[in-house]
Parts: sequence; structure tokens; C-alpha cells
Amino acid sequence: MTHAKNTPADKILAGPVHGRRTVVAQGRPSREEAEEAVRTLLRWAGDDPTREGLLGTPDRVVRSYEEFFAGYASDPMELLARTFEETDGYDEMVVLRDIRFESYCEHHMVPIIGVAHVAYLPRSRVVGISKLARVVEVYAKRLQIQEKMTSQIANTIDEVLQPLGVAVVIEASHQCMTTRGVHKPGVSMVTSRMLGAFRSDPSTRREFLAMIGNPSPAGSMF
Ligand SMILES: Nc1nc2c(ncn2[C@@H]2O[C@H](COP(=O)(O)OP(=O)(O)OP(=O)(O)O)[C@@H](O)[C@H]2O)c(=O)[nH]1
Ligand SMILES: [Zn+2]
Repeated sequence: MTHAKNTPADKILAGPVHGRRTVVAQGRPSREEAEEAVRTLLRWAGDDPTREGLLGTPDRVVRSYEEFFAGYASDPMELLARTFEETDGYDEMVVLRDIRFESYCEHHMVPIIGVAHVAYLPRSRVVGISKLARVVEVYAKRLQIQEKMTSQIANTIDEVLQPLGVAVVIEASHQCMTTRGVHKPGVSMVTSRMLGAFRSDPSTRREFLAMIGNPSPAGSMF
């Protein structure tokens, strides 16, 4: 079997990396096979993949998939490797709120669009704040359910930084519920994972929840 070259998933190493990087390298279809699969779906939808307007579509869809699923090629643990210790004793929570993301429902492969709020209580070192948003991005750019994505983000920060606590809240709209199936536009799903002080200390949790504000009114954001 041939393998496409220089695409994000080609960087994936064979063999599981503690479940963080999903292994698809072995048996990965070629780019041509992926494009043929798109032609099959176009025919399944009732259209003609040889008509002019659709000729370039398989290539575009495969390129889009490289963007949508770029997260399989990254190890989020590595993103948090660089930390800073010169904080002059800063020991309050660090909160990054309203991190917008687009993910994809693993049941229907349609978008999950929302925001993540991420906080941690540093023990002695802090991480560059963009890296928290990058961790969200890596997990979002995979097939997901919201609960798993919420846990993965919190667990990764906890494992690498070993802070006094981690909190992650995600609010998102699932297009599998809004544009198909039960058709309930305006519904958003809210999930949270609290670790360490955020779990054990109600006042820490309250402070975090106050900082991120109330979940947005259903559907107003996405
Ligand atoms: N818990 C959870 N459920 C999700 C998430 N994304 C999608 N779902 C749900 O996954 C379920 C899949 O149910 P199935 O009955 O197997 O699929 P389906 O026949 O397409 O279901 P409907 O969406 O109700 O039409 C649906 O209830 C979806 O709403 C998620 O992030 N978390
Ligand atoms: Zn779905």
C-alpha cells in the first residue's frame, strides 16, 4: 500500500504513545484512495463526480480533512514542555477563557463548535498561555465527544505541569443535534473537569466559575 507524503498524519509514529497520539500510520489509505472515497460519497449523495463543478472536490475535501484532523499528528504533552519559573511567587489561578474551537463529532463527523475555558493553579512554574490554547486545538482537531475532549485537556495539563489544580469547562453546539437528527438549534452542551484544588475546594471552584462567567445563553455564540 502506498502512503501519501508530507501530510500531518504522516508524521505520526507507529505504536501507541500513551494513547495521546492516535496511531493511523499503519494501513493508512493513500491520498488517491481517500479521494476515491469522496467520489463514492458524492455518488451516494446522488450527484455526478465527473461533472465540472465536482471535479476538484475530492482533492479539496481531502485537503480539508488534513486541516480538520491535524490534531492526530501532534503530541499535546510536548506543547507544554517549556515552562517558566521566574514568577516572583505568583500562586493565584491562571485562567484562559473563551478559547474558540472547532471539533468534529466522532459519531456523525460534523462540527462541534464552541469555547473552552482552561485554568490551573501553578505549583512553581507557569506555561506560556498560548500553549494552553494549543492543547485545546490539538484535541479539538480530532474526532471527539465533548466529555472526552474536556477530560483529555485537563488530564494533559495536570500530568505535565503537575499544578495544584486544573479546571476545564467547555460549552459547545453540536451540529449533529442542530442541523440533523433531533434538530434542536440553540442547544449548547456544557461539560467540566475539575482536578486538585478545583475539585476539593469549593471556594477555588467558585472563584474559577465566577471568572469565566455564566455559560452563554444557548446558541448565542455559535
Ligand atoms: N455524550 C455525548 N453524546 C454526543 C456527543 N456528540 C454527539 N452525541 C450523541 O451521540 C448519540 C449517537 O446516538 P445514535 O443513536 O447512535 O446515533 P443517531 O441514530 O444518529 O442519533 P440521533 O442523533 O438522535 O439521530 C446522539 O445522541 C448524539 O446526540 C458528545 O460529545 N457527547
Ligand atoms: Zn454527532
